[in-house]
Amino acid sequence: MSETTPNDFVVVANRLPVDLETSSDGGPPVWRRSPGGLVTALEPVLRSTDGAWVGWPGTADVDLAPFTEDGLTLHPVPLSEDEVTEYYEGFSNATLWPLYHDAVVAPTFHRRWWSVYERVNRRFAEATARAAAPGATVWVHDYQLQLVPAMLRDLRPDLTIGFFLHIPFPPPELFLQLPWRKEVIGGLLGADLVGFHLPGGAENFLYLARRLFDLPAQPRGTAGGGFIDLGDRRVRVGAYPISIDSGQLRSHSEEAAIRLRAKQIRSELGDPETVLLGVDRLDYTKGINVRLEALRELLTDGTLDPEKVVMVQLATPSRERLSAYAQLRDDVEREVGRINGEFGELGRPVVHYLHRPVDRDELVAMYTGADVMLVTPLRDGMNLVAKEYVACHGDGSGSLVLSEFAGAAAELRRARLVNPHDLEDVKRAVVEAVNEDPASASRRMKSLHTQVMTHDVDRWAHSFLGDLTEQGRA
Ligand SMILES: O=P(O)(O)OC[C@H]1O[C@H](O[C@H]2O[C@H](CO)[C@@H](O)[C@H](O)[C@H]2O)[C@H](O)[C@@H](O)[C@@H]1O
Ligand SMILES: Nc1ccn([C@@H]2O[C@H](COP(=O)(O)OP(=O)(O)O)[C@@H](O)[C@H]2O)c(=O)n1
Repeated sequence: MSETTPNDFVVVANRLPVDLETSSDGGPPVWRRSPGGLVTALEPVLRSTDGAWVGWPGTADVDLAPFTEDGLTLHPVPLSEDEVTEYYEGFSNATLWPLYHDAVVAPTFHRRWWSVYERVNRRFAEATARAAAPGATVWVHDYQLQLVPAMLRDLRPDLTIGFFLHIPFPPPELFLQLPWRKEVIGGLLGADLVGFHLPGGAENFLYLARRLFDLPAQPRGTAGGGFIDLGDRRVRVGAYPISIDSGQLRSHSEEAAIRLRAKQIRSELGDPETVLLGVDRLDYTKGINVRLEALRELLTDGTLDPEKVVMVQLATPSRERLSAYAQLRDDVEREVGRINGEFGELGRPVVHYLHRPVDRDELVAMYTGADVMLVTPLRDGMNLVAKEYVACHGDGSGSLVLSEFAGAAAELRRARLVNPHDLEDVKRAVVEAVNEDPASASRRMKSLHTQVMTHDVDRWAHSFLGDLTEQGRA
């Protein structure tokens, strides 16, 4: 660890790339990799740019000075226990998260949560203002920090500020439910560039900004993008689909130790003919029960044979104190128990379910060894898991069943696309994936692999930061 100096490039996100975990047995706290795709995608970008990262260390009431660890400069922003409840679990994950994901669970609106969200956003803006060198570029991330761009511009007009939203930006009729809709759009308009995964998100934002701030319509740009003229400045808006470090993951999946472990895993599962895999944070947007129900019905009607098919479902614990997440856990675990109770044998369950984080090597071995990857979210900003699976199948093996409502479906057109609200459609896709002729499956996977290899996270970051630099100079 060492003292830090202001940086020319600063990433700001709710979480640092590592969480400080306190142990229940009184041992010393340890840093662990934070959950979720935002960290997966941004960590390699920050390493290659030598920047600083401003974020919460994942535990309440931890106040640490900025420090450098494992080559990354980290600026921890403290949150009290009440702020974790009202800003993180409350406004971020019980108001914005469900509202922005098609309200698949009803969003809750509380004035108190909003005021804490404002207060915490101001704290992030102030920490960023301290971390950024004169004229620096700052990249703010995600729905937890939508007020930071405008707050930061007030504090530091010398900075170039980009904002990227990792989750869907909802259609106007949903967004307009938000009592603080004008404040949120005003916060985002503090950025020089506002980015979304998909053109649809950019279009929704352009429409809402013009409507709520009574701005004149302007000609559309390409791919849903465009500009908003504020008189003294211009905000650029665009679509930038995020990705993964594809080359690194492909090489990782080709290591002899990973290949060996993939074979061992299949053998530990009883060498079934087909291994189905699901990998998610345990979140109600991910459609985990959709795929479990599809599997149960296919076993019930005899289409799939429980002696030949095994499913592995990895579920990283997430936002566990929120009731919708606790309910989801009960529902998923009941469904897993029901399938195993009806179709498993002693020592041979049909569904192997792990509710815990899994080591990266083990995860890559599972991706590599699985025959069919099931990605069935009801709504998802991108879904990096789908891209990770494809990156591990450069040899053309494997098959991807992918929800049309994941951002990744816009690029992975040759996956078996399904409507997760239509169980028959999901069942049909699973059966086709299990029975597909190997030559045709291989052509499909190789084309998906080429897409993921040529559109990696480096390309995403360069595309966004290139446009941001251009915009900052304009
Ligand atoms: O920080 P948590 O509350 O534990 O949640 C983890 C992250 O979940 C979300 O990830 C999103 O970003 C991915 C990368 O762009 C994208 O592929 C995925 O579709 C999104 O759901 C959230 O947006 C992050 O802020 C969280 O850190
Ligand atoms: N058990 C698990 C599940 C997911 N993950 C990782 O968590 C990330 C999930 O990203 P994502 O974009 O699919 O979804 P979110 O969780 O960000 O919504 C991927 O990089 C996965 O490899 C993991 O490391 N272990």
